[in-house]
Amino acid sequence: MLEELKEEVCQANLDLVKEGLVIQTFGNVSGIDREKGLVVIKPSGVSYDVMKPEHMVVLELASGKVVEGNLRPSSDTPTHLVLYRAFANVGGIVHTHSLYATAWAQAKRSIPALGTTHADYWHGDIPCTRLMRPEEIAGEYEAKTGDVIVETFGNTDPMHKPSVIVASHGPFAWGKDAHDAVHNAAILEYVAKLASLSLQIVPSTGEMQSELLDKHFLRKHGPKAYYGQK
Ligand SMILES: O=C(CO)[C@@H](O)[C@H](O)COP(=O)(O)O
Repeated sequence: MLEELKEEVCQANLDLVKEGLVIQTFGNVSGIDREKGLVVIKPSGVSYDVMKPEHMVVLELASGKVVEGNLRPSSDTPTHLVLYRAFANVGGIVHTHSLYATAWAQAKRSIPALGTTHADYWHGDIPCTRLMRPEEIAGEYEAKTGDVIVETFGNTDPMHKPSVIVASHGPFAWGKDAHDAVHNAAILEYVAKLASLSLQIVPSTGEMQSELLDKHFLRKHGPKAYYGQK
């Protein structure tokens, strides 16, 4: 079942190592077949050295029930499911503990838009969630993590800001498919590092001009008509 998606999701997980976004068994990538209503995700705790497409776990989006795979799905699966249910255009999701993005998570700060590298991907800051309440942590923690991310986005189009910083935890990123989500997770790490360095050089560095932010984001992601405008 879903052999092509399993290969794609497995490769995307292996790409996390290649991109230097994970160590040990940290992190996870999933992909979705919207027509079939099925999600493919990496198994929990399996070393990337031995990970193969046949190890991927297939679940129903609606119920979260495992429909194929002998291994336990990633511990962050309920977070991925909540995001797929809320963000209809998302086709792939990544969670990492990449160094700089996780440092921003531990600092509990959104990453401000400081330059065009950032603006080519995010239309504004990369938001940090609120802290989770004790009862959310004690209850269905992973699903509640998804709820807090959805709450943070409100009416913001998740494709205009393809990642989030979960306070005291780490980043989640997404894209049109699993490969695109890993790409966005890698750019997020680069942008998180750039912001850290800029603020180290000048701690009072302010956000970039809104005109420059719009120009860089919209020329790549805006309506085609934008290209004709002055
Ligand atoms: O968020 C975390 C740890 O805080 C995860 O990234 C795990 O480290 C990966 O768990 P599995 O996907 O292997 O269950």
